[in-house]
Amino acid sequence: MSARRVCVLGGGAWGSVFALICRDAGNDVTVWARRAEQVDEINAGTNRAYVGDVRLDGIRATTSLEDAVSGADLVAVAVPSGSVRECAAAFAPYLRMDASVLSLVKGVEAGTLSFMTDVLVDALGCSPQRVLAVSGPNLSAEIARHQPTGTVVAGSDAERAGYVASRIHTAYFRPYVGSDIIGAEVGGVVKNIVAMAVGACTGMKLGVNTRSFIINRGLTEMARLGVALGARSETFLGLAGLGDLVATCSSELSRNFSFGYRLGQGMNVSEALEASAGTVEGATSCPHVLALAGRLGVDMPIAQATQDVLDGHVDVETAALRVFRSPRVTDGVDARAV
Ligand SMILES: NC(=O)c1ccc[n+]([C@@H]2O[C@H](COP(=O)([O-])OP(=O)(O)OC[C@H]3O[C@@H](n4cnc5c(N)ncnc54)[C@H](O)[C@@H]3O)[C@@H](O)[C@H]2O)c1
Ligand SMILES: O=P(O)(O)OC[C@H](O)CO
Repeated sequence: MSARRVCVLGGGAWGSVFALICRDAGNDVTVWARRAEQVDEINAGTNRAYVGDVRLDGIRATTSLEDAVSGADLVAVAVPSGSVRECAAAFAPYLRMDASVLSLVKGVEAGTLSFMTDVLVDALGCSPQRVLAVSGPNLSAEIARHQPTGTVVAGSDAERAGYVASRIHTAYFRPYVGSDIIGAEVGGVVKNIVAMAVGACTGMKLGVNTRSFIINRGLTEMARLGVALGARSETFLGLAGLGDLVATCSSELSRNFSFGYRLGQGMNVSEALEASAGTVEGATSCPHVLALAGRLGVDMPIAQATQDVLDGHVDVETAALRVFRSPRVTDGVDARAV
């Protein structure tokens, strides 16, 4: 058995491209996916629905969780957030005692309002030190073409996080080790919501000033929530905060930005979701983020305006006006960049 065996759970866009990174970093990689046709296609070297003509040679795929997970010392979870608990419960029996589990997922669980590393720890019944978050400006379509970027590998065990980073480092993918797991996760979740708002402004043909405003005030909302949850404010200036926020708010490759853009162009929520290729995590997580913010007394006017649109309560123009007309906070908090 290879000493460098990685299992990636989920054969979508990020699972496939993360598998490519791991292969290029010298690992023996197995992707687990549910559908036999998709597994057959990956074993033949492509996954056209998710990565177009990018070749996946050398990556093995299987529908068997036991086959995929049991020999791996790194297990990367890349299914949508709503499926993480179910997926973890299914692979738990096959997880090696020494394996590290990586959350590639940017979401909050409905009901528990837990971030994904906590969901994994809970569902796997394992030590929190074994579960790490990987998050950064990681638009999969760019990485698939070896356009360079970086990411944060955040874990409470620095030695383990450093080892994981060394296992996924390639010439085009540079990992940085961090210890602020909740900060990395809040960054990855809130940037999706801000990207929907920026996409909507772009779809409405609002200019760069407006988009910069939403990005900057969105960063403030991200940092406020993160700090209230125990994150360090400086995390939000790093790759998992500002880095990912800028990438996601700037690119039509982002599903969250594109979804918002369609809303800005006049589609309703169902039409915009229908037109989206792949998972739109921001739409799923926005109500959960607002529930957390409400519990903690954190003000998130951009997230609230976005949710008002998602709920069909207001149109995008009205929502945008609400952000600009919302009462100013005068206790000094708003004066800080983060
Ligand atoms: N695509 C990216 O650029 C990117 C980058 C970083 C992080 N992410 C995050 O990665 C996560 C996955 O996103 P994605 O882009 O791969 O989504 P995707 O929509 O491209 O693929 C998701 C895959 O998961 C499968 N799936 C859904 N439910 C499942 C279940 N219960 N069991 C097994 N498989 C299931 C789907 O069939 C699909 O193949 C999201 O949280 C996203 O925010 C994505
Ligand atoms: O396509 P999105 O909007 O899910 O964004 C993908 C990644 O999270 C960008 O880092």
